[in-house]
Amino acid sequence: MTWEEQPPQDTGRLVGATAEGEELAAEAALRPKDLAEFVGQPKVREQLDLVLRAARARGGTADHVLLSGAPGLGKTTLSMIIAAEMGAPIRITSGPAIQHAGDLAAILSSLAEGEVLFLDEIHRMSRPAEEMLYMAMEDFRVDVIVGKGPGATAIPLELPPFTLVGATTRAGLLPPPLRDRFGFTGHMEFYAPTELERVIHRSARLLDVTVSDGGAAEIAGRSRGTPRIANRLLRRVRDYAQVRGDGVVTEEAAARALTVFEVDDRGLDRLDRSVLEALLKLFGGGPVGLSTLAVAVGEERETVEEVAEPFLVREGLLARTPRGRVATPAAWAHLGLTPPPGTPVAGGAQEGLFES
Ligand SMILES: Nc1ncnc2c1ncn2[C@@H]1O[C@H](COP(=O)(O)OP(=O)(O)OP(=O)(O)O)[C@@H](O)[C@H]1O
Repeated sequence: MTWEEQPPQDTGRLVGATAEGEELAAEAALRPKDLAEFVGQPKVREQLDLVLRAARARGGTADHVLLSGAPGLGKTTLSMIIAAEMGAPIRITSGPAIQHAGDLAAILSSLAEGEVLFLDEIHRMSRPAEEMLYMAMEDFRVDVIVGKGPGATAIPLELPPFTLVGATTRAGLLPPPLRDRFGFTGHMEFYAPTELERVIHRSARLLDVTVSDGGAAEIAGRSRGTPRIANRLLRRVRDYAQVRGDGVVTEEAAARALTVFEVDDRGLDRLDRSVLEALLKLFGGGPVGLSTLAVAVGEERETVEEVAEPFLVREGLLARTPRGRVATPAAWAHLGLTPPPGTPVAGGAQEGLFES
């Protein structure tokens, strides 16, 4: 994927993993400020703690850090924590915002010594900017090209040492020369329900909302392993508890609220369920082609493939096979349906399953 290709966005969904606009302001208030406050990700936290402590002890700048993982797992938060732990300022930008090498040169040349540059969606940067970044990361130097054609000249520009924190949803998309220039790569995993319960309790304290353990567990179970979604569901459940209850988020209030907002007990929303329902009820569990499935649910092919399917596959409810999409036994069970006798189901030994 190049920087100009935009994947279908899942913003606007209550269980969407991306965020924009006003929600970003709401999120800022809930960000942990240091590593000790950052919940979960024990491996990344421990590794990063070592990298940062060592850099501080040397009195130098921390190595460049690459953070890979799905949206909403805390990459931006960690980059801010890196800056805070190093006592350094932070500049935030993203790959798609850097269309020309000159845009990057302007940012790099204005960095202060030791500053953290957070580059979100680094895999979507333009190629010329990416090549400029190689030299900047390695030698703290860029060549600014002045003029065009045979008269063009490269003017070398020294940069102060800085720490680049790159974030990507897929580390595999990065060209090896870029990947190799990071001193440390942290892989962010989806969060366990108990970790999300801790995120929810922490956010509830900051929002001044009372949440019972059962309430936190109920929200955590529907949050798709993602703190961003957990925080968003907490805000909606708080609204429900405030309007229809006594303001306390109990297990029952959380379950009722999320039923009103159409997020089921496994975190599936209307789109996910309509894909599954079509697959089971119209096509007997498949196999069915992606285009046919998309027409059946009245959505774009890309929306079904990139917005709904990844979570259904991750949850083991749907499989992508060479012959089409197939429901797993868990999908029938989740919708409370019985597969007709002789239905070919994915997940069994009889299917040779691999990604198409
Ligand atoms: N480990 C965590 N502990 C507590 N809160 C967290 C944690 N990780 C993320 N959050 C919260 O989840 C929200 C989203 O986190 P963040 O913006 O860092 O995600 P991201 O991975 O950078 O997402 P994107 O890829 O969309 O930029 C923030 O409000 C943040 O406070």
